[in-house]
Amino acid sequence: MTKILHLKDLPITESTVCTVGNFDGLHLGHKEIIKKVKDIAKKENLKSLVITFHPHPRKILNPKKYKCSIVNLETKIYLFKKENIDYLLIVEFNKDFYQKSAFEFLNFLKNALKCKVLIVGKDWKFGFKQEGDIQYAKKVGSSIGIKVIPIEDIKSNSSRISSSLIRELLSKGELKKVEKLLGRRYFLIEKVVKGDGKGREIGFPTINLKPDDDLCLKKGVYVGYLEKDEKVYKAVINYGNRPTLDGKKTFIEVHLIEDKVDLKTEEDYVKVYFIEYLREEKKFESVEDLKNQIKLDIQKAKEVLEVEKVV
Ligand SMILES: Cc1cc2nc3c(=O)[nH]c(=O)nc-3n(C[C@H](O)[C@H](O)[C@H](O)COP(=O)(O)O)c2cc1C
Ligand SMILES: Nc1ncnc2c1ncn2[C@@H]1O[C@H](COP(=O)(O)OP(=O)(O)O)[C@@H](O)[C@H]1O
Repeated sequence: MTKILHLKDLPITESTVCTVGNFDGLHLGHKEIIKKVKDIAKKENLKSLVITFHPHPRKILNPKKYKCSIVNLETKIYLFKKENIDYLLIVEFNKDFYQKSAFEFLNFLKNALKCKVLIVGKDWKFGFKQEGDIQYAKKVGSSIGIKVIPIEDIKSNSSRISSSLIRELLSKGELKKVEKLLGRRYFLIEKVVKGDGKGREIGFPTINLKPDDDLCLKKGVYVGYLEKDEKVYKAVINYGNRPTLDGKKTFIEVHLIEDKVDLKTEEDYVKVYFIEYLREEKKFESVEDLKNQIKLDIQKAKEVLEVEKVV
């Protein structure tokens, strides 16, 4: 069971193997780090702990350089719970925290998190203005009782797997390539919200989800699946603002092709898999034209999902 911690819950009492990062998307490079953390924790009889930031520090500290996120917080927590680490510390934006010098940061790991072993990628930078690097972490670490273990780059087709590459691919709708770097299908965990019921009027009822406004995912129509309570349903998905119906807000709308599922708005969470990008969202001349297009989308989705199973 992964316990979620916030800064207010510190210090913790048990000694840990720890790692630090944004871990946006939890890609194959990240997973290698997490695996190492868990392996060493088991061997040394320590707890495994991940420190992650939400929102991405760049979003607040350097918004011009911040682009978008691969997953929302709910999905990130879900992914870490599946990894079954002992503790996930979520650091929400906090000016004091981000102003810690590299030295103070290492002392924070030691004192508040009882970190004995620190696992990070060899390019890891940390502390105010990213002043600390691996060499510095090793030097200071050894003097305060933290063993620092750097991990070599994890690559795919000879280039380093990175969140920024995945962000770029997602924003182009290139899901096959994204899947290869994530080592899984791309999905989001989202809360069910209320739509305005027009879907029912046009004959294609939709489950509405309100995504964060900084998702990298390309807007448009997708083939996918919806999962709820371990059941999987075939779906067509529209991620956009419904220009034909003068929609203003952006939703992820999921239309189930063959089944219905009972969901409570503002309460239930669902898992939505995005399998293949079909087309851009369009402003149609009439609702009739939109309906005809959705029928074609469904036809296409059935063909795709015959071949593309959920895992
Ligand atoms: C597969 C699919 C494709 C869609 N494509 C478009 C589109 O291209 N343009 C558009 O304006 N709306 C599109 N929609 C959105 C519908 O207009 C939307 O489902 C309807 O407005 C329902 O709104 P409501 O959930 O607010 O009731 C699409 C919906 C689905 C399920
Ligand atoms: N492909 C990779 N191989 C090895 N380590 C990686 C890889 N990608 C990220 N890491 C490491 O994972 C940790 C978390 O990275 P993160 O802060 O999310 O950065 P990034 O945006 O580069 O993925 C860092 O220690 C980073 O060095």
